[in-house]
Amino acid sequence: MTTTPRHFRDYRGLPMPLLDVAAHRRIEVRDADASLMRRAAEAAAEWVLASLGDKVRGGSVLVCAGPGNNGGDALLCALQLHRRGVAVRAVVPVRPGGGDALAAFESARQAGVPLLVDLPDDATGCAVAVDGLFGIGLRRPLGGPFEALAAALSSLRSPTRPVLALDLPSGLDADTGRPVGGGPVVAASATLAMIALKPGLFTGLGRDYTGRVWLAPLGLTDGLPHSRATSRSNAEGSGDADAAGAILNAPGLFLPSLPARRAAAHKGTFGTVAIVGGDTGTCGATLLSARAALSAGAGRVHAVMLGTGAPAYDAPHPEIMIRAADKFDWDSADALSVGAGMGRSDSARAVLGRAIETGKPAVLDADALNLLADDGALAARAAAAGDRFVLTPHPGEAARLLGTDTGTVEANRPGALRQLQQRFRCTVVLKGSGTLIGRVGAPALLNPTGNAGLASGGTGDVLGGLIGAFLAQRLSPGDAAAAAVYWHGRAAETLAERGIGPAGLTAGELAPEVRGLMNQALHERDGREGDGPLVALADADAAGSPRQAPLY
Ligand SMILES: NC(=O)C1=CN([C@@H]2O[C@H](COP(=O)(O)OP(=O)(O)OC[C@H]3O[C@@H](n4cnc5c(N)ncnc54)[C@H](O)[C@@H]3O)[C@@H](O)[C@H]2O)[C@@H](O)CC1
Ligand SMILES: [K+]
Repeated sequence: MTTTPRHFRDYRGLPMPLLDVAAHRRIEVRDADASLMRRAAEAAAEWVLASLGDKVRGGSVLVCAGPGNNGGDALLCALQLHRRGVAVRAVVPVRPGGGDALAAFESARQAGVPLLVDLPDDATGCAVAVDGLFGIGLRRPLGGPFEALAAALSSLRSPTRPVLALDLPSGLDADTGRPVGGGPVVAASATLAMIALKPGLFTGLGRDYTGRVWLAPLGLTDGLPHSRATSRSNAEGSGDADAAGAILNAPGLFLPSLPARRAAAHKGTFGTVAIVGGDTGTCGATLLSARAALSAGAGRVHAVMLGTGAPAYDAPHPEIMIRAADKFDWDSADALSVGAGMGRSDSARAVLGRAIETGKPAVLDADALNLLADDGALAARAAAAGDRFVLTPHPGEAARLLGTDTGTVEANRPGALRQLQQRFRCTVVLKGSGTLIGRVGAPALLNPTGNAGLASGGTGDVLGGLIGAFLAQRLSPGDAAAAAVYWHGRAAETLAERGIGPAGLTAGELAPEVRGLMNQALHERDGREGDGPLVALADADAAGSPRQAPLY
């Protein structure tokens, strides 16, 4: 289904608030009444009807309902479909214990919706399946009949038979994107989030289970896209904005800070970035990063090499100025990106110390992070240097920085991000599926762009170069990280749409794609060069209309 049904909001590209379970519970306590479940069911039924399309009369729908309110949503959805003449059956292995869910069960039963205890033998004959087993109330791994139903729902998913998860795929932790208790999770083709989006739909393993995510605000949350103003402070704003533990990263948050490309600009206008790394044998990473910085619009790019064996110049990009670290004039740079291919030698440690001392905004990536993990004194100096750094650990680097293991970081990515920020007091980008960006004095961002094409060598070096280029263009560390992460992921998506990935996407292909996306966004913001004023000439054409011509 590609069109947006009536009750849904198409939030893509908007900075939507992401509400954790506690925030959802607060909204429920404040606003819940029986009509809420009916509205959730209406939205779900609308989705199912839209995806049935012209199969409304012929196709059957299989709904799986759990014992709580998620099951209640599913049962009222079944009831609404039944009333509209759709052949629908509901599998209810455990009768709801009470409240709205029990009332929904009774309504469905009395209306004659076929209610089954087990999955029917002909389940594969359905046109659409609905996962209403559990939502945000799941406390322990799916077991018994629910485990079997989750497996059955996952196996029903196919390109021609959608499985719709209500609120979230059953078994997924709404806050962390991990399977609850390490148990099974329904693999859905689409997820209809009720009231608000949840962080777990976009981070951790979430994206592997949700399929496309839709939002039905149910008239409760304004579903508010986060404004740039409210995103600046946790304390300001109102309603959903206050409740947001994180915000979905979107161009509206960072685009206003990008410098305009005015006619009178010169190369100094867009800053100088130094990409620092290049140990003997690993200069490629540094060049990859430097090329990305060029594509992201930095005015000048230095590649600063610690080791030997660097080429005199980068043949495809002779614009990059290659420098030896011991001769580099640190004052010539406005921003630094430190770590790509840098190694962990004593001279690398000394160069990192020097970079920290410069007082310049800097990305600390790759080996710079490993050096910080190894050297507590250096880490303390970085932490004391204020909020001008952007740390970009992948989960393994984050684990080393926190003295833990990768599994622990992945089990609670938002928690790991908070710990890193408490320790280093600066912007932190925790990479992975659903990259998290912890900003100073503003809610964290969760990035919705990207795909498996980014899971290859060098993509992190490209990201470091992009962030460095945006810092050189005087974006704040938070905005620089948000812009780079968003377009880096979006580039992987647009390349994949043209068949350049996800398989075989090379890191170097990302940078020109980011350039295209960025220029498109700047054109939309500022108008296109050549969109100059029109002037009406005094004479008229043969038909008597005044002729118009560009001013120049
Ligand atoms: N409360 C409300 O006002 C609304 C709730 N909504 C729906 O209700 C959901 C939340 O409802 P609930 O809080 O009832 O939670 P769930 O429906 O997610 O399930 C909780 C129920 O399952 C039981 N349970 C938990 N883990 C279990 C396990 N592993 N095996 C067996 N039983 C288990 C709990 O004891 C509880 O009875 C949301 O995700 C959403 O789908 C929406 O309809 C919007 C309105
Ligand atoms: K569900």
